[in-house]
Amino acid sequence: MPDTPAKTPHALAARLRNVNKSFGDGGSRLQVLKSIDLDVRCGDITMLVGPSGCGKTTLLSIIAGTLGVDPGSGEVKVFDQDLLKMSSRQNTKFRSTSIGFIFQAFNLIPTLTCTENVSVPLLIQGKSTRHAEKRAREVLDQVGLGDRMKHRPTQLSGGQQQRVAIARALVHEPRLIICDEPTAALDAKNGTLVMELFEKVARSPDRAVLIVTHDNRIFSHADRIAAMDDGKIVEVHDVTGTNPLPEHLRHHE
Ligand SMILES: Nc1ncnc2c1ncn2[C@@H]1O[C@H](COP(=O)(O)OP(=O)(O)OP(=O)(O)O)[C@@H](O)[C@H]1O
Repeated sequence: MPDTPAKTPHALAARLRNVNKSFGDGGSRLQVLKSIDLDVRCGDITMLVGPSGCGKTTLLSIIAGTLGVDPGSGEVKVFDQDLLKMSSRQNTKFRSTSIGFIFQAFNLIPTLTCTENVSVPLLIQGKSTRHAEKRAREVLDQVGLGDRMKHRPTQLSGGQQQRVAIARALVHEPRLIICDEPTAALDAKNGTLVMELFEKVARSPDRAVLIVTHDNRIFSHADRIAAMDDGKIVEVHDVTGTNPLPEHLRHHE
């Protein structure tokens, strides 16, 4: 009898082991992450849920390489690169090519137009303004802002600003998209549009999307849901046709 072929394991976009993070010193020291182990698989949309203040944004920032960890933590690997062993210069370069980060505060540059804001990651990579702005216009079109290219952030609604931030995170086709509440300011139609764009990204075997969300309208787009509480990962649920999302995970609003 031939052996059953082993199922190909997913490549990992991120692998965290024994990650601890505290803020403050002495009596005011607060341990926010407590021995976190987490695998973020390529090809998946992974959602991170949990009550306010449980450490979700802190964890995203560590994976994005914008926040360090406590000494003695295990590892933070993104596409097999150990962020804890990189110099700050290597870290900045790695982030600018491999990671697209959508913050809760959109961090758009108020003096630049939408097209210019979205071009920034490509300009940082040394692409010409002409190339960068052409690509920026394509992505703005995909997020439904084809008629707002020359507007500045202050001339846009919160939901439109959020979509500009999403376009900026997608424009350089990073392999890992990390988003903090990407659909919070979006109506159902634009929320679906954005999730469909994320699905296109995540359906590639070497790319992944990691989302913190309270928005249970988008849970149906998840392949995997990791639930956090009080600085720990308390449950990881793989969503499949035969293993749908359990009721208790649907209520993270
Ligand atoms: N720079 C900081 N200095 C001190 N404490 C911080 C800092 N950043 C976060 N914290 C604390 O860490 C804890 C976790 O914050 P975090 O933003 O990661 O939570 P969260 O799960 O993302 O919350 P929410 O869902 O409300 O956005 C909170 O108690 C917060 O006050």
